Amino acid sequence: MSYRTEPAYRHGTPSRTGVLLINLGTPDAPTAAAVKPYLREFLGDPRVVEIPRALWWLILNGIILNTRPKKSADKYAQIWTKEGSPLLVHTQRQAKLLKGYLNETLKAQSALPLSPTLSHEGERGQTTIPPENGGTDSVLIEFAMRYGNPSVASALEKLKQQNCGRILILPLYPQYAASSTATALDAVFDTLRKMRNMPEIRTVRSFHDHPGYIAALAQSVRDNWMQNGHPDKLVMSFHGVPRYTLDKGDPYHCECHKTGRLLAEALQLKQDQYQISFQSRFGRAEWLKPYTTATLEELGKQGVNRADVICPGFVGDCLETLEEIALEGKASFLGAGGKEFRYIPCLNERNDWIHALSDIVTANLQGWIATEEKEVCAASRNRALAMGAQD
Ligand SMILES: C=CC1=C(C)c2cc3[nH]c(cc4nc(cc5[nH]c(cc1n2)c(C)c5CCC(=O)O)C(CCC(=O)O)=C4C)c(C)c3C=C
Ligand SMILES: [Fe+2]
Ligand SMILES: [Fe+2]
Repeated sequence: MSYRTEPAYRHGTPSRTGVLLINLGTPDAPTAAAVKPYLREFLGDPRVVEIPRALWWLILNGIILNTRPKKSADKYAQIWTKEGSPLLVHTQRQAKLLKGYLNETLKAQSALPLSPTLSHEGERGQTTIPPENGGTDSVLIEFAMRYGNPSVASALEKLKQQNCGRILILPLYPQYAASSTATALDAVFDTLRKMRNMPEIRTVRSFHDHPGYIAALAQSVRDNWMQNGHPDKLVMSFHGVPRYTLDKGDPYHCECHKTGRLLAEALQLKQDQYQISFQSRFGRAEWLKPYTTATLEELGKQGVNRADVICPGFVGDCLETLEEIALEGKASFLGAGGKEFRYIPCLNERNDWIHALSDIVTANLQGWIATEEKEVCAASRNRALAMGAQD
């Protein structure tokens, strides 16, 4: 392997801190032609489908990629917006809102001088540091998609070009799973492997029990119930994974159950007022149970009049929530005899969620902002000396 040539190293340039949000990814358009390469990349990932490669290659290329793209594209077409795929649109907005809120918070805490031209009161008077050292924002935020665009490699490259020497990686999955979180981190490390001048890296593993995340979920449910009244049952539906991953030690199932329990506690729900289930089963193998579709059908048959469904494992609405739950799930429940079905939207751009996200980031940046401050001050002093000031 040959390692990339890096931009020339300049002594004394303070490096910056960046945050990279990573979500799953989505096709570029709601068409079979755009869905096919996305599914090829996604389902070709050995973290996602763990069966022997040669056998899987035959099934994927011989059957799945010839049938699924068209069916998936038809589903995407039902939820696509003028701005694009909901998953991309929400992730983009979350990154933008986080950037604004986080930097305002840091500015208020005066962790760093954040004006466009950073000033430093040196021993011999005021010295001005050009914007290249900080600009208006102290912490840079980028987002990437594990599959499709913008790629993890391109987002890391963007951060490096802005001189980020410290990067916090935050996969946007509250619950850890090898098929979501670990593969997002694999993509980061695969990119770093090719770098000559690697940034310092920190990773967030999961935030399934973060108080701010749980409080935002609970408030989103309360807001909904204030407007629409209470259901007979709250179904908390999480994305499924194959059952064997639980048997092999993946903590995903436990983290989903903990999120569910904490959310129920925050809402003061009794055991019979809520139900945890798993959706999006793929293929014939057993996945985590109970399945969401079967649960909704069962509730309808049992004479439950109204079911509300929330999907706490997704922080932004996407195909899995808007099509599979809000449309298909509703049809399953009403078809089985249920009378009223309400889908409670994901956290998306809620203020309380953006604040929680900012708290998660701030907690994981501990020490880095202070490092940045020291480097900025040292650079300022060096520049002052170079301009003729005496030490
Ligand atoms: C073997 C298959 C799959 C595993 C394992 C899996 C895990 C997993 N996925 C998410 C989050 C999302 N998945 C989404 C779509 C989606 N998921 C699978 C299959 C597996 N996911 C497929 C084939 C698809 C594509 C759509 C389809 O053809 O049905 C999405 C939505 C993407 C979008 O564009 O809106 C998300 C988000 C998690 C968190 C996870 C493990 C916990
Ligand atoms: Fe999935
Ligand atoms: Fe468990």
